[in-house]
Amino acid sequence: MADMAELSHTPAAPSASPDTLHRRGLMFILSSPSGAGKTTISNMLLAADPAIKLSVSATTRPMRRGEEDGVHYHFVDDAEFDRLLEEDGFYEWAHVFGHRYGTPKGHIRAALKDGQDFLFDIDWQGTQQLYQKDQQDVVRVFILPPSLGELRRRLTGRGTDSQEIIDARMDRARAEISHWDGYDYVVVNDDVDTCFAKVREILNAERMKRQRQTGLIDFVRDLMG
Ligand SMILES: Nc1ncnc2c1ncn2[C@@H]1O[C@H](COP(=O)(O)OP(=O)(O)OP(=O)(O)O)[C@@H](O)[C@H]1O
Ligand SMILES: Nc1nc2c(ncn2[C@@H]2O[C@H](COP(=O)(O)O)[C@@H](O)[C@H]2O)c(=O)[nH]1
Repeated sequence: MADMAELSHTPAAPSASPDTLHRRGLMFILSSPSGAGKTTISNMLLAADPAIKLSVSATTRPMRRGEEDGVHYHFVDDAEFDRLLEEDGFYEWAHVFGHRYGTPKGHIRAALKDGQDFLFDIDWQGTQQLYQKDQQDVVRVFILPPSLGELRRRLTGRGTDSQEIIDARMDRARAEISHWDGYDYVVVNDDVDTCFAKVREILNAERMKRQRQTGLIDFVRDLMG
């Protein structure tokens, strides 16, 4: 049993407790040359981790087989994209492979404050725009293919694009890879499970970063007495 001398030194109950610790959500960006596997890794992440939500982009490109409007993209025509642009409805947008793609503003900012994490499957132009707007919340991950030969095999094997489109995407691959150093992390997608495990580790480590923890200063102050 503790004696009276010990009890008299027991610190007052802290007003900040582990329950008062919250964190801001983060904007987790996956980019890669087309076909390197970011959609595959994104889908694995979304299936494994219900705490992260996909930011569904708007695009003027035609829907592919297996895609669903509102799930994979908001498929819009040029007039609708123009309308969204006019009303300042995008966080970022870019021309990619002859079509326009953009991240709708929606409720992202308010949800980040409430701790919601978002996953972005966007290109390097969009990544730069998001980073310029919101450095503290953005985590940038670039996925590389193991080789350009394997990249072509994946684009062909996917079976969603014509030879002409595959050639255009291969032509762009080098230019896209040249932006690798604008990212916080670079992961090679050779074996898909290994790549996914690495991406998941990055996400989990980033969630624990000190600067994302609101209430931490008060908690530490109370802890120290
Ligand atoms: N590690 C891997 N090994 C073999 N095949 C893979 C691997 N990762 C992905 N793939 C396959 O490669 C193809 C392209 O992958 P995915 O569609 O995910 O690429 P992407 O980077 O999202 O392309 P895009 O930018 O055009 O949407 C798919 O058929 C996918 O199943
Ligand atoms: N800057 C943005 N890029 C985007 C967005 N949504 C998707 N993308 C990128 O476009 C290419 C092609 O995608 P695909 O689905 O047609 O193969 C790919 O690099 C995507 O990451 C966006 O909202 N903004």
